[in-house]
Amino acid sequence: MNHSGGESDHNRKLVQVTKDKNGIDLVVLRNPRGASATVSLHGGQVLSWKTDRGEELLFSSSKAVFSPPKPVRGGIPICFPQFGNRGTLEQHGFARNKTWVIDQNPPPLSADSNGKVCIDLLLKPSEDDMKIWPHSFEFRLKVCLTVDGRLILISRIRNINGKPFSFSFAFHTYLSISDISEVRLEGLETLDYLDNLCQKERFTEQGDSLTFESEVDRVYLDSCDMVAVLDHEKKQTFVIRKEGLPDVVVWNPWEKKSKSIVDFGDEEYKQMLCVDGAAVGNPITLKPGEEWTGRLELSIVPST
Ligand SMILES: O=P(O)(O)OC[C@H]1O[C@H](O)[C@H](O)[C@@H](O)[C@@H]1O
Repeated sequence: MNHSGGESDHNRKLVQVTKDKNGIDLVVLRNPRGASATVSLHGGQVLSWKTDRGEELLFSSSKAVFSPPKPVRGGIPICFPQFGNRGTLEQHGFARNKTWVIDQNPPPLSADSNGKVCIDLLLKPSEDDMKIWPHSFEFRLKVCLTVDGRLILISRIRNINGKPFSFSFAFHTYLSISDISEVRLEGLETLDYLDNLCQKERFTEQGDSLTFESEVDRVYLDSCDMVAVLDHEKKQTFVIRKEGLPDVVVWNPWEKKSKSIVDFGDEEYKQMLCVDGAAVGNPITLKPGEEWTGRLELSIVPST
């Protein structure tokens, strides 16, 4: 296995493959200070990201189901090749419901492995996938934990088809927060967004920063490459950096909608906010042989 953090025994201990209670492979990354990240091969989905004090930073529903054919409610589901219902495929595309494999020999990525503990996963379309989305691709996902506890996800999608294809994409990131009334989202001021609650109509953000008092389901277009989620109660800020991902999806189902989602626990909507690095309003088109890279980096910093 290529651990990308070096081949020493020390680094091997930092990447462990175990099985969950359904027999699905889980990859646990640990940094030398004790922070960790867990990635399931079901969906290639990051399920957990913890600080060196063991504090969980990603939300997972108490009612989450961790086995196919359902995607897991929480962590960082991968929406590909379709986001939401914007196309003919199942909601959010098929990638989050597929079994990924560990990529033993990934093509190198420039300057992205030093000092990190990483795992490389691979998804290729099955014959059934090709029937509903007839485009051959290789999807490589690299998940890394840095020495200072940052979580980095890098998606590389290559067109190995004879013809161009287009797709939309999101790292559907469920952040764990103290309470939705305590958070503020900065970095989306003055941007245009598509509002899923108004038939995807386009509006312009007017506020200085976003606070939340009701359901929100928006795609902010062409955002800058950094947004921040300030959690006043935890006195902690999530910093979200992205590259190759033009849009930001913001979602919280609020009370009424969350009650109709079977794998959402009571009142749990208060403890989560999805803030995704995405290419949704700006889908990606790849010509034969071309590759697209999307990078998401999550970190936390103390705040007042
Ligand atoms: O329930 P899921 O299929 O996981 O989707 C959860 C949510 O994902 C995105 O945020 C969409 O914009 C929402 O409309 C959707 O409700």
